[in-house]
Amino acid sequence: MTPLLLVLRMSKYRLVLLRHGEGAWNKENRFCSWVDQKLSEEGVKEARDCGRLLKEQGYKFDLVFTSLLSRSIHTAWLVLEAMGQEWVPVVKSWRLNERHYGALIGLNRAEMALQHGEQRVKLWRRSYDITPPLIDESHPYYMEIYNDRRYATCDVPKENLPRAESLKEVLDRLLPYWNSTVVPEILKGKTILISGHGNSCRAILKHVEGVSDDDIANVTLPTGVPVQLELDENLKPVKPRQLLGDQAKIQAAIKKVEDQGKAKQAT
Ligand SMILES: O=C(OP(=O)(O)O)[C@H](O)COP(=O)(O)O
Repeated sequence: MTPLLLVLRMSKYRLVLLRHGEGAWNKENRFCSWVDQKLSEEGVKEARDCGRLLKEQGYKFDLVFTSLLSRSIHTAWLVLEAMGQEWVPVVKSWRLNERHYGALIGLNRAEMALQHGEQRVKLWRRSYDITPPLIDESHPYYMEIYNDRRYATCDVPKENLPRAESLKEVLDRLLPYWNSTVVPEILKGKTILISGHGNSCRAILKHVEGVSDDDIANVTLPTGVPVQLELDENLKPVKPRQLLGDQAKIQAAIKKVEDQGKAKQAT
């Protein structure tokens, strides 16, 4: 068998995961999570650039999945527009929402690091099974989140929606959707874009790549950078994930996200 045929046989499906473009609270270094902040100007640009890059790479999407949060939906729209593929169906689910950061929602990461220490903030942000403190009715964003009409459309009653999640708990709520809805479409041979969030995409990576509980702490995704996965017929990766784009810029963007947890007085 020629090497080319070998590659063709092994890499059967391509899937793109994308953390949405920069949102207003990414810029302000606040835990955003289930608060429906919009894309910043920079985030709009990142999403358009991402669409142009995917077009250059020859991508033709058949289906796009998003969360119920505007920043993931707008990113999908902007990507498809930049590719001239606006007609492609977009399917939305709360199960692709960002991780629920509980009582940390709205707080500034650098200030939290000053108060609680950088190590504690790193554990809250990147550990696999530590759940942040739960949100309750006294939280300034509680009503805004749970009174939102979109959460009356979910496949679980509103009372059963999360009040805070570890990455493990994100995977627990995401996996049934992945298996019942996303996987069958991949297996039909559809080229799929998942326009999600930092931690919903990390949960998918953990599952698909079999990343260990410890190693997932070292996976950080920058905004607006497509992650290309090439999978075999059993949906196992045939090569390491590829973050598409200028590699020096991507490394700098990853460092910037990691540094958001360094102790600093908010300005
Ligand atoms: O809303 C968030 O992620 P998102 O910008 O991917 O939607 C989280 O606040 C990300 O925070 P983290 O990078 O500290 O996990």
